[in-house]
Formats: sequence, C-alpha cells, structure tokens
Amino acid sequence: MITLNHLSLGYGSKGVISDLNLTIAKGEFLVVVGENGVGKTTLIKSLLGQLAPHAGKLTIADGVKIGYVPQFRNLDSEYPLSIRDFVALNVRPTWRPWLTQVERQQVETVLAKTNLTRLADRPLGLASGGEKQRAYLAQSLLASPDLLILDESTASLDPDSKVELLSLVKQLQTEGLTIIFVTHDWDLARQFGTHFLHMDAGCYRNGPIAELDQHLGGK
Ligand SMILES: Nc1ncnc2c1ncn2[C@@H]1O[C@H](COP(=O)(O)OP(=O)(O)OP(=O)(O)O)[C@@H](O)[C@H]1O
Repeated sequence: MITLNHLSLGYGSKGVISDLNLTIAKGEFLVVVGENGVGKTTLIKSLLGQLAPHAGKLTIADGVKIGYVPQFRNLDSEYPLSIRDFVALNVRPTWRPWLTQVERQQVETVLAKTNLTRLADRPLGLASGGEKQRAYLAQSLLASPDLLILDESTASLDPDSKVELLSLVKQLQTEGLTIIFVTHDWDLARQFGTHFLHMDAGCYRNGPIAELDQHLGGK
C-alpha cells in the first residue's frame, strides 16, 4: 500500500530523516517507535502530503484514503457541539445545515463502532479524554479511510482508555484497515502492533512485531 524508497525529509536546509526504506502492506498495524525528535511526526506529515521529500520517493497506492486521529488536546468545557454533532462535521462534502437520512445513518454507524452511541448527546467539551479520542476516531471513520494514522493518540489517556481506543482500532484492522500508530509506549506497541518501525537517529529498523525486542535488546 505504501512504499518509502530512500526517503529523506526535513525542513528547509535541516535534515530530519535520511534514507528511510519501508514497505507497508494492506492490513498491517504498524507501530512507529523512537525517542523524542527523531522524526516520527515528520514522517506522518509526509504521509499526509504536507511535506515534500528532500530526496527519495514516497508512493501510496492509487485511491488510498487516509484518516488521521491527532494527539489528545484538551478542549474548552464550553465547546458547544455534542459528540454526535462533532462527529458529523466530517460527513458533508459541502456545507449545508442538515443531514440526509443516509448521512445520519453513517454517523450512527461510526458512533456505534466507537462505543459512543450512549454518549452521543453529551457535549464534547464535557467528555472524558478517552471519549474525546473516540470521537476523533469516529469522525475520521466517516470518510471510510483505507489507512488510519494515529499520532500519539493515546498519550495523556489513562491505561484503560488507551486499551479501549486501541482495541477498537485493532477491530478495524481485522476488518481490513491499515493502521500506523506513533507511540512512546512500548507495551502498547507490543500488544497491538503487527509490525514495527524503530527510528533512532539515522538508524531505522523494521519488521514483524515479534522481532521488536530482538532489535532493541529488550528495551
Ligand atoms: N516546522 C518545522 N521546522 C523546523 N524544524 C522542525 C519543524 N517541525 C519539527 N522540526 C524539527 O524536526 C525534528 C523532528 O521533529 P518531529 O516532530 O518529527 O519528532 P518526533 O519524533 O515526532 O518527536 P516527539 O516524539 O517529541 O513528538 C525535531 O528536531 C524538530 O525540532
């Protein structure tokens, strides 16, 4: 689905990633691990089409739709939309103040897939961290992505909420979605990933998740 061929990325004259080679197959759950500042978010920006390569090539198969779940940010408790209305923001190709019957059904489907049906009328600003992240996940699912990118999406969540969010994502993976999950949490990486990319100052390793500890010497 995705091929990185001698890919180098950076900002202006500053190089961040140098000569990265990687193939991501459909249906993989790729965890991207590495210390602060090695370029994990830079790689994600490039996958999202926001950063042109300094050198090398990034190829994404034709027609692949990408969904993105950001890192948790606290929202103002006065945030006016309900969880359902927030999720529905992603439904319309052009703005209009109503949803069609089909669109309403699509919103209910993604709310159900993310365990939010019961909470859908609650103001998003008053939702817990885990619920907010599930709302972002639901919103991204409305566009029927083939590839879902989670950039530190579990950071700042309590352990149960992390596992709940990733269990939902794992279920989506078993239904055919490809997942890229950036994390600092090695345990979550081992628990949910099928493959890993370890980035370490110009040294990149990747492979099946079972080989992660071999590469890291049990870090
Ligand atoms: N817009 C930018 N302009 C210049 N340098 C940048 C920019 N964005 C990031 N950098 C630098 O690029 C390097 C890699 O940053 P990046 O955010 O990709 O790291 P990361 O691995 O995601 O780190 P973290 O785990 O802390 O999120 C850092 O040195 C950072 O300061």
